[in-house]
Formats: sequence, structure tokens, C-alpha cells
Amino acid sequence: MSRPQFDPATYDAQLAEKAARLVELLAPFEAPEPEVFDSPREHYRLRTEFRLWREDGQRHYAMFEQGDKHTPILIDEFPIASRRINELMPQLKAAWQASETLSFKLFQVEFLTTLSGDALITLAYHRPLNDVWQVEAEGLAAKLGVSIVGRSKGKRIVIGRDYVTEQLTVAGRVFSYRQPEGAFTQPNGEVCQKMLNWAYDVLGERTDDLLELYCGNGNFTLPLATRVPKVLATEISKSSVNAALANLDDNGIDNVTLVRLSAEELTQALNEVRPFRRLAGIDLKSYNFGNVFVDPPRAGMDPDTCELTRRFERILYISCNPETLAANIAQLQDTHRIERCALFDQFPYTHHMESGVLLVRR
Ligand SMILES: C[S@@+](CC[C@H](N)C(=O)[O-])C[C@H]1O[C@@H](n2cnc3c(N)ncnc32)[C@H](O)[C@@H]1O
Repeated sequence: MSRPQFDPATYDAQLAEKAARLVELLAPFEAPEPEVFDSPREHYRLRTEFRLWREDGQRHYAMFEQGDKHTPILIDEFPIASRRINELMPQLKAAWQASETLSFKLFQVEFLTTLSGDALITLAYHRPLNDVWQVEAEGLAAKLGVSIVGRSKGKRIVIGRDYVTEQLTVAGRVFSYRQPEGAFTQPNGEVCQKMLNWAYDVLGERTDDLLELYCGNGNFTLPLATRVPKVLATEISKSSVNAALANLDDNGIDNVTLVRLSAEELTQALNEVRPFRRLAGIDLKSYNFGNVFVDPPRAGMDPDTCELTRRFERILYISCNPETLAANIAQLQDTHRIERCALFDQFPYTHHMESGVLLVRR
């Protein structure tokens, strides 16, 4: 992540500019005015990573501007990051300054925190980790009240848990989420909660089933599953799928079938291009799909997956890249129109934009 230009005085103008950009991008599709969901002005980012930079014989937290890997910006406090991260930063720095075992060849630090107050720190090293390191890291984890994951050359030592637990409220119900270290999680918890409530509202109470692609740790799956008879959810990342399975269980949600498949593979399966062992025992024809929910990575949906979504009455699409969102809508616009759209300010003080649309069959 490059460093956002934090300046709360510019927040409202920046958000208005993003809304105008979204209106312009969606104008060819006759979209309604976007609903705009703002972010807290500071302490909104629940995860962040820093490189460590040596200067004056000390290691410092550092970030870089986009495209410049040689000029570090040394950082002592980071007002966009959660209060918990800002509390932990000096405590961790003091610990590595006091211990050669903790600091030797430490090159990167990642913080993962939650609105509910949980925290995990990942320490990445250019050297193997040994028992001496583990004993010190255990002492540090206990002192800071966090889990610690030590990473070195593909190996991982976990002290405590390798996930944090978040709690998010959707339509008055509290959902509990395990968020694994190293896997995707929405960075802005307050805005994530707004997205979940929007998606819940927009989907509405349905009598037909839901297909979900790119489901991650089940972030949207849990609340959306309460709106439909059955869900088939898919995701490519093994750690996210495992977290999603645990999250379904922890929240007592039993109408979701989860399969580790890429969107491209699921498209092939539904198009009967080829069978998949991971779908053995799942009768795809038993679903009465009327709704599809997608939240793809920045590249958007590939053309075949996008074509697949055309079969559905309702396509609910959350996007972190308005350009690929617009390209996907352009492919679908002859059969679907935009009924609702929204801007979620996940990434204040950057040009990045998270948006959502509901497409319904014409
Ligand atoms: C933007 S994240 C959204 C995850 C989830 N909906 C959430 O809110 O946390 C995109 C997800 O797509 C997954 N992914 C990336 N490429 C994929 C593909 N080709 N097929 C299926 N999932 C993919 C990633 O692992 C990630 O979990």
C-alpha cells in the first residue's frame, strides 16, 4: 500500500469528486443517483503493512509513494490506521529496539485489527526463526495482548491464533467473523458494515436461491444467506474457504454450500464444459437460482463469468474498481439495467473507489 495523503479538511471535497466520477462512469447505463456512504475521517483502516527501514543505526516503520521504492517515508504514527494499530506501533518498536532476537533481519510488519478490539501482528524475516525467537515472541504477544505470526522463507510460526475475530452488525443481528492472517479482509470495518447492510437491503427477502462468487471469508455470505432459501458460494483461496466454513458454523448458518472453485471453474461447471471432483455430491440442478452476488478482485469478472451472470434475474455486484465494473456492465446492459447503485468510501484520501450496483433483468 502506498501512503494516502491524509488531510481531513479535504475529505468532503474528495468524496464529492469520487461520487461525480462514479456518476460519469455509469452515465452510459442510465444509472440512478448513487447512494453515498462515507468513512470515518481517521482511524478507519483495520489492517496495514510497513516495511522496516534502517537509518541512524535504528529500524523505523516506513512506507513508499506509488512507484518509488527508494525514498522511504518514515512513520511514527499513522492516523488513518485504527487506534489499536496506533497503540501497538510504538510498543512493538520499543520491543524490537530492545531485542536483537526480535529485530535481526526483520524486514516487514503487518497489523491486523478489528472493530471488536482483536489484534494480530505478522513479523516477516529474512532468516530462519528458532526456539529463542519463539520464546521472546511469546513474551511479547502476552505483553501486548495480541497474536503473533512469524514468517520466514515460506515457514510460519503462530503464537496464539492465526486469525482475528470481528463482529459486524447487519439489520440488528451481530455476525461473528474469523479473519485469517494473510487472506483478504475488507480494510475499512465501518464502511464494510455499511456495505453489508446495503447489500442485505438491496437483495431483499427472496424465494429463489443465491449464487455467490468470490465469497472470501463469508463476509457477505452470512447476512445474505438469511434472505434466501439456499446459497451456493465459491472462492479460490483455501484459507478464506476454511475461514468461511468456520464462520458459517460459528453463526449457525446451515443453508450455504461452500466450494473451493475459481469463478472460471464454476462457470465451466454450470455450463457443463467439464465436471469437477470438488462438486461431487452437489446437485447444481437442485438450485432455483434467481440471484447472483459477486465481489471480484480489481480485474473484475472475466468475460465468461460475466456472461454466466446474465442468466440471473438479479445481479448484485460489489466492486473495488469502477473501470472493470463499467466494462462488465457494458457487457450486460442489453439484458440488464441498473436499479440501485452506491459508493462506499473504503479508501479515503486515495483515488480508489468501492461501489455497488444492483442489475435487474429488463
Ligand atoms: C474483493 S475480495 C472479496 C471477498 C469477500 N466478498 C469479502 O467481502 O471479504 C475478492 C475475493 O476473490 C477471490 N478471488 C480472486 N480471484 C478469484 C477467482 N478467479 N475465482 C474466485 N475467487 C477469486 C480472492 O481470494 C478474494 O477472496
